[in-house]
Amino acid sequence: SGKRLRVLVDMDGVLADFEGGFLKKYRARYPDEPYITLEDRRGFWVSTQYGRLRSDLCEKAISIWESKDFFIELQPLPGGVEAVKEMAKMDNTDVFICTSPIKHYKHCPYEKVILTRDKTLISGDILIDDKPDILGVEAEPTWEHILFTACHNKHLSVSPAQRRLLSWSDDWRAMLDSKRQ
Ligand SMILES: Cc1cn([C@H]2C=C[C@@H](COP(=O)(O)O)O2)c(=O)[nH]c1=O
Repeated sequence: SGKRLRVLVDMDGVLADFEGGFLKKYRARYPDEPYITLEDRRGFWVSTQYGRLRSDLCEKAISIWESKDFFIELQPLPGGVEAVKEMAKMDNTDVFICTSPIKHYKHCPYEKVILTRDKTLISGDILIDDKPDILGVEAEPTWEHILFTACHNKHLSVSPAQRRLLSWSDDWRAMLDSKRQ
């Protein structure tokens, strides 16, 4: 009766291509404004980097993902939905999509979506998330945060203890198995 493994998977930047979708819609809406290429993205907060480029671009950036249908129209990142479906079928494994309060997939194929502003409150064994710092009221969350590599964090030097999942082509099954009892 081995303990069931609980996997929490972030949505934006892990299953949905937030960065690509943002840049496409930003350039379409503001064709004459300066923009930041995906290669030049640094830091999780798109709004912050655009604000540094020019102060008014911060709110212009925010207006993109606050616009109707932004999230629903995001493209999936390669292999993400397939990986989550496979996890859901694994013995002794529960998987939940864990995302911050935003409009999420209208056609979300899973009823198991946890919406929270504070992921430290959610208990689990693994959290796969592209945000480098997952902070909240709980100083010692139950999960191990596996950093999902994204354009904005690929150049970030993280502590050796912090494991990275380079993409869904990386060996996520071995990551899960390393947490099983
Ligand atoms: C990049 C970025 C994202 N967001 C919002 C929009 C979607 C959510 C994603 O939060 P997550 O669940 O990935 O931690 O944060 C922002 O509010 N500002 C930003 O600069």
